[in-house]
Amino acid sequence: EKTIEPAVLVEQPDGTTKGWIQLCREVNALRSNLPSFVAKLGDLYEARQTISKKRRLLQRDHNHTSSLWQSLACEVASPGGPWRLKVDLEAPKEAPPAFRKHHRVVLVFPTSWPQSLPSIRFTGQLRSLYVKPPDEDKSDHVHEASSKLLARLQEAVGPITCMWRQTGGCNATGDREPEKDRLCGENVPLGNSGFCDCNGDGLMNGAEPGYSCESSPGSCETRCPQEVQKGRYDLHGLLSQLHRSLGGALHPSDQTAWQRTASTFEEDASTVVKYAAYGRKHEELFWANGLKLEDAIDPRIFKLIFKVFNGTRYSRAEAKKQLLASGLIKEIIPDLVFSFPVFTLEFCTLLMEEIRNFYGSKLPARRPNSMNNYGIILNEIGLEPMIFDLQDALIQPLASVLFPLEGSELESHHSFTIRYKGGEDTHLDVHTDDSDVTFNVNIFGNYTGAPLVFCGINGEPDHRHFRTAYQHQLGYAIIHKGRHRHGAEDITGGERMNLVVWSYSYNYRHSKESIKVHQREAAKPDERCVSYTHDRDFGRYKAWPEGKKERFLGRGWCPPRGKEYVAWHWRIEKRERERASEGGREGGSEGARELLRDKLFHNSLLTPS
Ligand SMILES: O=C(O)CCC(=O)C(=O)O
Ligand SMILES: [Fe+2]
Repeated sequence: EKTIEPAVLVEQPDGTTKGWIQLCREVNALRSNLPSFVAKLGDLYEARQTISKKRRLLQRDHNHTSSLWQSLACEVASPGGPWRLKVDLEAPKEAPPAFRKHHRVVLVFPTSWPQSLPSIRFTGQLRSLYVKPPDEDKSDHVHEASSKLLARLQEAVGPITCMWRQTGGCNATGDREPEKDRLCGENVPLGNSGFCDCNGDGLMNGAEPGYSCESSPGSCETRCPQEVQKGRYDLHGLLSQLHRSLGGALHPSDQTAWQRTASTFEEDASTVVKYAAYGRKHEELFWANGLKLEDAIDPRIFKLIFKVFNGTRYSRAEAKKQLLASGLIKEIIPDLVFSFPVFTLEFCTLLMEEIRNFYGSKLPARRPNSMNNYGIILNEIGLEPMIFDLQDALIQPLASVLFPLEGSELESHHSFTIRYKGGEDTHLDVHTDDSDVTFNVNIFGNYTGAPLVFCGINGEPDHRHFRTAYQHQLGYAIIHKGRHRHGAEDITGGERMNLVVWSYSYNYRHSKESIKVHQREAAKPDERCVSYTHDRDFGRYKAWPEGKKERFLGRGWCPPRGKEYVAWHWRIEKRERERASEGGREGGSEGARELLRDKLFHNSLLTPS
């Protein structure tokens, strides 16, 4: 097979096709004989979304349901690039303890593959000489390949120099005379027969030109397309190197620096290592492919996803229609919040056993977000692979159809449990998530109260307007955009535990579409939608809960200055009430009233209430 490919490469003028065929065959070859360093090999697929030079997101809506589960026949289809592949790599046996886990890597291949490297992003917890620290601004938990890694990968491939291959008998296809081969740039005098071996594989194939004694190429360099003279990557080799990079230095001169970053990672991941030593309850959850989908996922939703995403190519709109028509996925707020059964009761129990086992270890766990003190960050106890399994099987397909902008290409996640209980945290103040798509499932419930309130989308004129209150159900999930304002109200009895997965899209976070533009609030905010943690004007609308004023007054940021609701002020409200009771007397023009309101509003801003 190896000898066929160069022919295809040289013959096909269209770079997209040749790159695709090459890559697709490589993925199939890998799948049919999975190397020991690959723990989980995702599907190769055409990007559902790309990002333009001007950082705009471009959607491709024809391919949202194709090849999420299946691989395409390489020669039948020639999908447009870039192509995407997710792989979980093992770490080498000799790797330091913190590295001994499955490492998710996202590869995005350009159409110039195999001449160019794909983008390489490690999306699990990792710190190493070979990855950049996550971008603070983006906070997407993504570790891009460092320039050191790229340099090492390039070195390893090296340039293939094309060659003049000499043949006998003044015949280009005559017997080979290897001792008379010449370098690519060398001049070939008349009187020699042979061919320009552009791809360096020793064979005359594809469009490689042959010469009898009466003609000469000059030098082969002038006869071979530039791109085939350069080095070519191969997927197996690339993954094997990435695997090695997870256990130590790729080059002796990187040794010291590698050790230094590795010891920092050992500190970051110390809870994972300690918890493994203490004893995990359900070991399989800590490894890729460990989540037994048939047992863990509600069979009805499992079947539905299989039906919609594994077979017919539906448009995105059609896929969404089918999901909703099933009656299993309910639209809690049209286009914005969806709910569906997800975990079996057995799996909820199993998960709770693991969480309680961790509590039992008394190991320190960081708080999941700035507002809850009793949850656990799951990635920091080692459950990252379980969440990737869940993201692959469920969150990604659903999000790509329900939230195409934010959810077409999810790569990383921040996942945690959150607990409400009398005497501990009893609620979660209204907020937006630092996620692109949030998946939230109730895994333990023996409680009353604690509804999840939804308001509007952050930055929109109605972002502090009450939309609905959702009551969780054991094993059921809701999925919504991170930008959707929400909060959990007081629990009135018992205990509630939820698993929350914040998924991130690298594309979205790097696009203009993710830039928040606040519009002016259109109406007076609802009491249930103001936040003592985030809102500057909280006290204007709601009495401060006990102890919160001292802590949060003056610290809010939302809405940004000048974007608050302008048409409300207590003096105006009082006057309007009076006017209403006077009975229908007209009070000046709408414009004049608006002016007065603005003035009053800006005065009131100077002294936060
Ligand atoms: O308790 C809930 O259902 C909401 C949790 C939540 O919004 C969060 O953790 O970000
Ligand atoms: Fe939230």
